[in-house]
Amino acid sequence: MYPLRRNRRLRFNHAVRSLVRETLISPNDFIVPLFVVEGSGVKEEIASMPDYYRYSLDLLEHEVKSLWEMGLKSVLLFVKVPDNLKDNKGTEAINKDGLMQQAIKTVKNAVPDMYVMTDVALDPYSSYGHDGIVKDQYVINDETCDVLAQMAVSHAAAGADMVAPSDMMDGRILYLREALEEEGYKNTGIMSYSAKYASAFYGPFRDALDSAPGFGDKKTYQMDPANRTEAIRETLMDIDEGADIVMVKPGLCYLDIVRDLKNEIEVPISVYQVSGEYSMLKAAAAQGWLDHDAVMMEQVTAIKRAGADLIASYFAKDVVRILS
Ligand SMILES: NCC(=O)CCC(=O)O
Ligand SMILES: [Mg+2]
Repeated sequence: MYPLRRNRRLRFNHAVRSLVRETLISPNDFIVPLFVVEGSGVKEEIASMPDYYRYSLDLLEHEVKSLWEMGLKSVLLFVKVPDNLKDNKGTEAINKDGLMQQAIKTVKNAVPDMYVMTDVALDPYSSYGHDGIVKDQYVINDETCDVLAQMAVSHAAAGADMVAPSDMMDGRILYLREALEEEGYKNTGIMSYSAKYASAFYGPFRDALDSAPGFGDKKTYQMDPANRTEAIRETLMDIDEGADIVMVKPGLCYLDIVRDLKNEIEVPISVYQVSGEYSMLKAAAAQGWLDHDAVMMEQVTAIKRAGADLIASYFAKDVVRILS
């Protein structure tokens, strides 16, 4: 008796495998995170993120032009704020001439069609390194939401297409949506970090922005990695409040959550493949322990297969190089 189904027939060669491939990766899948610093002529490598850089505004301009030429159409901006501009109120976060606001204008001037997303959270601006206003060692929710809403409006005023609140305060999507509508930014979108876990994979990112918490951790606002149904609850609430895109973060360890959401909701889902995921592979590849490109493609394919519509990834340029 021969096997009733020879599934290997559809794996026989490259051509047939590509005919039946279910998950395709393209430059359209990616959002490129970019780190911006003060100064000029600065392109500095982040120590714990090999081959990833912080750019001053002049070099940011070159970088976004080159991203656009590669077919990458969306960036997510983060700024590294000098210590002397940090406080417990987010003053610099809402400065209309602040580094973020300038970075938005720089990108839009360089490549007007680039879709510009911006990080909305107080940690880079906070003297405590927390995502909101701190009182008695606790991040206070509603007062933080007020500042986040002003921050979102100031990003929209500078030209941002979409704001991306990453703070995990309760109710902040509604605060942002109302503020944007009231100020006339009806077409400014919101990508909510709706299921953001209190993860140890963010370490290198905090080096990149010098934004590590000065006391404690972020477990009173980011989600417990042990929780699954809570991610659905969080995400459904953010959709009700007006999120256009929702997010699961980090990526690889949380693909069960991505699939749960995909089965449950109809708005686009983004996944943030975070700094620790990037650095782990860079480090292993540098040792010769893993094949960088093969593992990277396998990872982004797995993220998309799980149900991601978009991937924010430090690998975006590397992936596009492989694709072309
Ligand atoms: N709010 C953005 C992040 O926290 C990024 C984390 C990472 O890349 O590790
Ligand atoms: Mg929430």
